[in-house]
Amino acid sequence: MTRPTSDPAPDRLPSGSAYVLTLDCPERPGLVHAVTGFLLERHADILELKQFDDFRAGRFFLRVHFVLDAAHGDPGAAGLSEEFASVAGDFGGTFEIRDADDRRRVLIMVSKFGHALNDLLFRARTGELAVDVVAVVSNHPDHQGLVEWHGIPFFHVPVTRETKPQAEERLLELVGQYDVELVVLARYMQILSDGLARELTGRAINIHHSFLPSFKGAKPYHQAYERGVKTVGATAHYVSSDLDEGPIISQQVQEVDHAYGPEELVAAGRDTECKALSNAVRWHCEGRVFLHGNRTVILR
Ligand SMILES: Nc1nc2c(c(=O)[nH]1)N[C@@H](CN(C=O)c1ccc(C(=O)N[C@@H](CCC(=O)O)C(=O)O)cc1)CN2
Repeated sequence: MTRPTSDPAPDRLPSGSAYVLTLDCPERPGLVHAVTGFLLERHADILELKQFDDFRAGRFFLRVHFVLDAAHGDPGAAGLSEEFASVAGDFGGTFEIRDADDRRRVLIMVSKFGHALNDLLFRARTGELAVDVVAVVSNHPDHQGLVEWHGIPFFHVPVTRETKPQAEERLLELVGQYDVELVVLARYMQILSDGLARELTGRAINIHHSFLPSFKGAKPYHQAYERGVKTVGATAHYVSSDLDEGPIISQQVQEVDHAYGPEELVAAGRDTECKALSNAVRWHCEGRVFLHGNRTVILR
């Protein structure tokens, strides 16, 4: 049984405001000391600290979840960021300090296959995914009823080769209007233009229904059937302009055998798609995923 990777439940946290500090910078001695010293000076209670030193690439990644006791002063995330900037000034990387209870605003995109959408909506509704699904966009009307049952705005934005630019413009309008922090392609079966993929770099996650890099592109389960695979899988990855080549975040697999036809492979793969995608969304929204070239570092 693996330990749950989510942050401690709020009812078990020490009193005070909780924050998450993430740091991504060139590797060198003393970084952990500098960060924990900064926190100790502020009487912070560290709940979880994860780090990865990529000595091959000379890169360092850190995520620390901590609580501040108001009795010792609590400048808030903005104040802490201002104060930490003087510490991180010579690290040469990037950092972020967020309120740990901050819920990321998520827009989900879907086409006809609704299992991943349904799974995300259920996990968000039950609180397992601490996110706010603020809108759903689809090039088909099939899932409007489900989405509106959840009380979430549904936007039918049809796409043809000729109307794709206007459709993508509408998507970006909605991203701005709803202050979206993460776009999730939950089996959205349209290829985003290079421009849109670039615009959404690091803030759009796709679920591809194969264990990449095998079977990229359309109909991966049919490709897998023709290849006679004994395992199917799913890959959640950041969207890039190179189809299904974006940095991988989470993968899941499921054993199959010779008796599975294409439709049985499709059915066997659904749960792997849902698990891989919900893991990726959770880890991204908890600030656990760091882009590292065309790979990711996941501190979980
Ligand atoms: N720029 C990107 N766009 C998308 C990516 C990506 O990685 N980069 N992932 C895909 C999802 N996908 C597989 O996971 C996928 C979706 C669609 C197609 C495809 O050939 N679509 C056709 C139209 C199909 C249809 O109308 O039913 C097309 O767009 O011409 C391949 C793979 C999401 N987008």
